Amino acid sequence: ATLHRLWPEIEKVVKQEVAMAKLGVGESGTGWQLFAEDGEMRMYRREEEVDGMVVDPLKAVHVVKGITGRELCHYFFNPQYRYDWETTLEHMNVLETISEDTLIFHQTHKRIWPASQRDVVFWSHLRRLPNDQDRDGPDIWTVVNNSTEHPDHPANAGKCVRIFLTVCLLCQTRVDPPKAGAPVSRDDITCKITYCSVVNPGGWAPASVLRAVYKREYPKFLKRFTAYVKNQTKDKPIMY
Ligand SMILES: CCCCCc1ccc(-c2ccc(S(=O)(=O)CCO)cc2)cc1CCc1ccccn1
Repeated sequence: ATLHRLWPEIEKVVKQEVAMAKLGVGESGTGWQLFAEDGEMRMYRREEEVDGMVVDPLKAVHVVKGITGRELCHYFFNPQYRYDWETTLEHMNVLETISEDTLIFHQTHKRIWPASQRDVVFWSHLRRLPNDQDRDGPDIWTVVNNSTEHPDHPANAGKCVRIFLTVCLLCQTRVDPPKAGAPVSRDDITCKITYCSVVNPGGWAPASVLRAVYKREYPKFLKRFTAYVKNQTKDKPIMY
């Protein structure tokens, strides 16, 4: 995939997004506003507008037991599972398989009244990263999704308003050593998840509608997705 036209952009965006995801939400002064909490899940946003449109950056942090970062990224990246966990998805299509870890998607999302229906074209890249905190710990895994153009789906050519997004799912796994001699079980595994997204809704949509949609949909998405991966992996060997 290093020879593909998108490779330089993918390298640049993945490095930027991973660096951003690793930054904590810091003290409350850094502009991140906690807007949803559920158990270990904390969702933050910054209120930002571009040309009068809400483009609030979102950062969610979550800690889940019993699954690894590789397993989370596997179920997030692979198209065959997406309809199982992405509730707002109406249609998904893989436009191009650049390599086994890089795909280009077209997706239409269900219309959310009163806004018009949205679609998105993005490249999606799955990447394993060395664990810079704990050298002999499991690797860090990430999936970065970033809007791109594709000749088969020009923006705003059909009924949907094209949205533009950058998304990063970053997963750091920790294994707490079991009693001497005992094999590692899923009870010994914890995964720290950081999910960052910036979505430009494309055409105009009322700020109140957009903020209500995100407040409702993002917590639902992260809870549903992590529960889905726990259920899919509970009786399978651990994938690190
Ligand atoms: C008037 C509504 C306009 C925006 C609607 C919108 C925008 C973006 C997206 C979305 C969000 C996450 C991704 S992803 O992380 O890449 C995973 C692959 O699907 C891709 C698309 C979706 C939706 C529809 C509503 C909505 C908002 C959040 C979360 C879920 N659904």
